[in-house]
Amino acid sequence: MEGKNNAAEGASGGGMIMAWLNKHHTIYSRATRHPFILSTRDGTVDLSSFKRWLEQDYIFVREFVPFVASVLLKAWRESEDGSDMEVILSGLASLNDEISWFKKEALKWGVLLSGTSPQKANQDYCRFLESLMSSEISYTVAITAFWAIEAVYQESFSLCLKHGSRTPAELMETCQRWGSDSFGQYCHSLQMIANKRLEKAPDYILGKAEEAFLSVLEHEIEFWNMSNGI
Ligand SMILES: Cc1ncc(CO)c(N)n1
Repeated sequence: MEGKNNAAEGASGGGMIMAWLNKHHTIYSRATRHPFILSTRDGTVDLSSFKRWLEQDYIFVREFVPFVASVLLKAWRESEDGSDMEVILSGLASLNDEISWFKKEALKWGVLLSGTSPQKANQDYCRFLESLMSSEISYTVAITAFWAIEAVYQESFSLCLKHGSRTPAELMETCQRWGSDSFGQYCHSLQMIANKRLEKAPDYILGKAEEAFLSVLEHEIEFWNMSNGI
């Protein structure tokens, strides 16, 4: 049970997620400091890349809605802590406003959202989301993936808001949407819920949750690559 003890020891200093962020810092950095984000921060991002990201992320967010609803359902079924549901419900509710924001932003850039189709990295990511919606997937695994998906965007776009960044003014609203402190608070709430579940999880669930965390990071990297036309 050496592995369990090590993981448990890692968990004591800030939760299992902190231990995984340390253990997987390289891939986490590739997901949260991608060239697409660094070029946005440096003001050198190619606007055609940004427009491709906008169009594809709109498709992703529409697929994200039923995924978040499935996490809410799992929370209702498996969590005795009613406050979990309220945090997840607030996340679900914000997606309503998010979809309206995408439509407005697309108009601003002359991006036609209707009639666009998901590129391969997006299709793969949405298929992964659908796999997590299965009733076979535990609430603990689903909430860990949900936290990871939101946290990658929060870390990424907050880079573009830091002092000294040269983010173009016309991209600031996008960066504030996910990079803001309030979105950061929301991500922290999700992280607390996930840690609470992981502390009590048996080894096989811990393994599946860690795999889901790593899959999210891989899909996020491919999504940024797709946005950059790679
Ligand atoms: C691809 C992707 N990952 C995460 C988020 C955050 O919700 C998003 N909008 N799109």
